[in-house]
Amino acid sequence: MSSTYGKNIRISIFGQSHSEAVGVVVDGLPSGFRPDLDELRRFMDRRAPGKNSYSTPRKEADAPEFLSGLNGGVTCGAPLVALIRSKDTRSADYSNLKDVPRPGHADFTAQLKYKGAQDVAGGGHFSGRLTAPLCVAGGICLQILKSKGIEIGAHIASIGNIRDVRFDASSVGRADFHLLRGAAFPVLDEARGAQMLTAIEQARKDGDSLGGVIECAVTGVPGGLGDPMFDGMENRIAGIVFGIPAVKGIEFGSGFGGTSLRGSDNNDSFYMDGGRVRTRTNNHGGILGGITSGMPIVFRAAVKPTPSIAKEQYSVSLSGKSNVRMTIKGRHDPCIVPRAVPVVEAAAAVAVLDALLDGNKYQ
Ligand SMILES: Cc1cc2nc3c(=O)[nH]c(=O)nc-3n(C[C@H](O)[C@H](O)[C@H](O)COP(=O)(O)O)c2cc1C
Ligand SMILES: C=C(O[C@@H]1CC(C(=O)O)=C[C@@H](OP(=O)(O)O)[C@H]1O)C(=O)O
Repeated sequence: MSSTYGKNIRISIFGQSHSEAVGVVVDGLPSGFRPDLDELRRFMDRRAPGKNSYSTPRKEADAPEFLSGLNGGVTCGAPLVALIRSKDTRSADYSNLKDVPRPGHADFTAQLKYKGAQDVAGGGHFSGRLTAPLCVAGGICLQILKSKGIEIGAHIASIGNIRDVRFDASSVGRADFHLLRGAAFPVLDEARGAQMLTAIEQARKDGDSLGGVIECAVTGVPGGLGDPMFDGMENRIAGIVFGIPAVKGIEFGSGFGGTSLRGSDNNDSFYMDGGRVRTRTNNHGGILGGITSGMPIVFRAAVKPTPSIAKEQYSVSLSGKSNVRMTIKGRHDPCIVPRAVPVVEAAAAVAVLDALLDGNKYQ
């Protein structure tokens, strides 16, 4: 399984949803940095399961244990290893899923590839649980970036067909991020947020689920990061964001919407701001030719509706070679989006710090 990412910072994520622990090895972190472990816990809590009605009822503390990589609380150059133990597993809910795969989950494709050897319990290595260790790695990268004046924030841009207002891509910044980080349900327009919560609750009561979009911005990014063609900043961010289970699309700047504009509207005019070149609008989402322009990086990730729903569905029995009806047992998120917001921030942080460490751009 390819569960590693990065060139300069290499993260490797291990574990299955119901194994004793999940965790991450992070190699290449700059030495001499003291992560604020209380801040990291608050960050992890934004993702942790079991905290509210729009989350899976599975309760996990998501408390990372650091086995190595810190010396006196400071990154020491050795690979950082963090373990998150799992306690609240109920593997019996998954006993029949090797034979009758869930529509929309990875049970069927895992069977094709691993021929019965796969761990299906809790979604195994495909589970959203694996985003807990991603948040450990990304949470530390976020803190390192913040010390360099680079900040990252994300919000729920839509749930189903209810939309939040978008970031102002050219002026998004600290004030927006501060507001969102403190919010249990991170939206810019609270009235829209209330509608979204009602829609999630209705889907849950119907035994169904909802998807949505997460918008993320990175500010303070120096211009000149990234490369052309296959190693651009879009490629690098997309590579890690697609590692988040249930993410099915990503767009940068004006994205798909830009296709209905004329060039004269989609182009961002340059202007001098003091001694600095800026753009008046930010349809390019901070990236041109794979290389950062110095404007905020803005992207949106599409998250599909949770595949495991309580409603009866159609599947097949692989052993019986027959069509069957199935009802999924277990505890599932009626909507993945709210818990995935910090995960998208974490993924962006790893990608940006990794790019910052190219050449000698990190000082
Ligand atoms: C934070 C998070 C929580 C998730 N919770 C669930 C869940 O409760 N039930 C479920 O079926 N899928 C859940 N997923 C999504 C599945 O893991 C994912 O759809 C599955 O592995 C198949 O991968 P794919 O959708 O990327 O193709 C979650 C994903 C994330 C990121
Ligand atoms: C445990 C987490 O989310 C899990 C992600 C998940 C899936 O299929 O992705 C399925 C559920 O697993 P279980 O059936 O064991 O409760 C979620 O609870 C987590 O995010 O920490």
